[in-house]
Amino acid sequence: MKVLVTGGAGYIGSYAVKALLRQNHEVVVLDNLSTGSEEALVKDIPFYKGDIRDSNVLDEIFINEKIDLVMHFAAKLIAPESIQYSLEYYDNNVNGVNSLLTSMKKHNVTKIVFSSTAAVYGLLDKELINENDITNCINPYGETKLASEKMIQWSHKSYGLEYIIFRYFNVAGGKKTGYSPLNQTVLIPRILNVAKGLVDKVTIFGNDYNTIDGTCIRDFIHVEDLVNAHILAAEGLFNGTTEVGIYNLGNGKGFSVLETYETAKKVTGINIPFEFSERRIGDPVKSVASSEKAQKNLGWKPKYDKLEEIILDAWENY
Ligand SMILES: NC(=O)c1ccc[n+]([C@@H]2O[C@H](COP(=O)([O-])OP(=O)(O)OC[C@H]3O[C@@H](n4cnc5c(N)ncnc54)[C@H](O)[C@@H]3O)[C@@H](O)[C@H]2O)c1
Ligand SMILES: O=c1ccn([C@@H]2O[C@H](COP(=O)(O)OP(=O)(O)O[C@H]3O[C@H](CO)[C@@H](O)[C@H](O)[C@H]3O)[C@@H](O)[C@H]2O)c(=O)[nH]1
Repeated sequence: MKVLVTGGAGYIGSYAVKALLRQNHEVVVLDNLSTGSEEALVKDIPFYKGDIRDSNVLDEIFINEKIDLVMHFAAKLIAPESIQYSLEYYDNNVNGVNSLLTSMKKHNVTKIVFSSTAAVYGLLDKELINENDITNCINPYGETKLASEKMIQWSHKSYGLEYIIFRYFNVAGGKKTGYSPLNQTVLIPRILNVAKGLVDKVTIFGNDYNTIDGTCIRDFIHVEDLVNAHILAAEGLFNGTTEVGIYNLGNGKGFSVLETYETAKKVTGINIPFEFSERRIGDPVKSVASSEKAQKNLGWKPKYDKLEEIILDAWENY
């Protein structure tokens, strides 16, 4: 199978590229390097530096490369930033998907695996979120992914596009490529920045939520487990053994921000200072996945099911 990986110079996309190559698939990467980096690119595979909104570069790729399936990772993805820059998020993420699907249709490329997010659920007060739960986004980032999901689903009805949409929960572990450590916005790398001595203390945003210790709850999934689900989905679509649909990807266990911080202290053996501050705008209180559907329909099983292992792996790859 020949796969176009958009966003293949980013954190998750670069893991997907390596996982596809390990399974002997051919890979082509398209990335504008806005947050991705050249160091994350695998050498000796075709790389197109360009933007998913540029139909010329898409034409060039689909004509030159004879792509069977697209794994679409390229996006802007920082929830609080999306509140400040909503139009830029809509342009990059929604116009980007429109441009990609239009070009796929033009060149008769009929299969896509799409990166969506738990952010589409927004404020849902549930132990475990499943794919049929209502979507209630509380930030533009989630809205752009929900709009993209809908565009993909309508393209299935209109033109027979075959798709798997994955709603990732909080992806962690491995090496965070692209961003310099101090530009990281997500929790685990920011805690590790303090353990490394680059930053004085961890700031925990909000300790007055209605949770066990007042801090938000998240479900962390290792990046290798996540990309393995993509391989299963892509191969299933290619072989015609997997039905189109939406799938959550998470570990099904919620950890509070404070528990995550305590676990990082234990794993690194370093006494990491922290402070509480105001809530961060656009943060859902609780986000924990039921991934039963992916386990049942795709035969997927995460290998890293302990937070300690995920943080240790991030620490060892820091
Ligand atoms: N990291 C997470 O916890 C998480 C959780 C849920 C969903 N996701 C989704 O996973 C995908 C990958 O995220 P990531 O963590 O690897 O982020 P990342 O920023 O490391 O990777 C995104 C890549 O896409 C590229 N890109 C962005 N806009 C582009 C455009 N218009 N044209 C071409 N390339 C473009 C960037 O240069 C970068 O290499 C995103 O779609 C994101 O929404 C990530
Ligand atoms: O320095 C920090 C960083 C984060 N947090 C808190 O930690 C939790 C998790 O935040 P973060 O790691 O930034 O992740 P999310 O905002 O949950 O979003 C991530 O996970 C989503 C899926 O759940 C993805 O869609 C997003 O792209 C990805 O950034 C939130 O309560 C934050 O307020 C802190 O307290 N201090």
